[in-house]
Amino acid sequence: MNMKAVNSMNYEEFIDLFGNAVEKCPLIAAAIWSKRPFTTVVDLETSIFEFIDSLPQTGKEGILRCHPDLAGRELQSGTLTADSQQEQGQAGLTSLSQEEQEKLQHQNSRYKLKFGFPFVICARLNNKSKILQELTARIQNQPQQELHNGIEEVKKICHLRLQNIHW
Ligand SMILES: NC(=O)N[C@H]1NC(=O)NC1=O
Repeated sequence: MNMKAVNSMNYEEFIDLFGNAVEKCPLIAAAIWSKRPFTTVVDLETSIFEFIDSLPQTGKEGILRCHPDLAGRELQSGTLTADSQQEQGQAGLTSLSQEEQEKLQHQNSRYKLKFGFPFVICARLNNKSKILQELTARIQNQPQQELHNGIEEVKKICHLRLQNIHW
């Protein structure tokens, strides 16, 4: 990535490029624009992660709540973001059997009911059976642990999205 070009962007351009580095949270790109200049992509990524870590619990929960369910309503209706569509496709979630889909949706609902935010996992680093396995295991955790786990997955998703940006 050409950091000189990134550093000379106005905030509109910057938000256009990095606004979905964290799913449906352009506020994060808008906030860290103030941290320019960035020396490397890793430096930019560090600013994003520090911003996320600085949020109160409600803010972190809010970030998780901006994520679509895996194999959920938005996937069925074709309204996922391009990033999420690609990630869910790579994990095999766009070609589930009826039974697999029902199982995932059932567990997703149970998870949301227990924690008040959706189950988030970096789909590109997993496949459909691993995702279901993790969901079944993580549903047993305490809320604080799951908030932490979800946010760590958001960071992995963000890392891969930043690697994927070319313009
Ligand atoms: N719920 C959830 O994990 N969603 C996300 N995971 C991922 O890799 N892309 C997403 O949109």
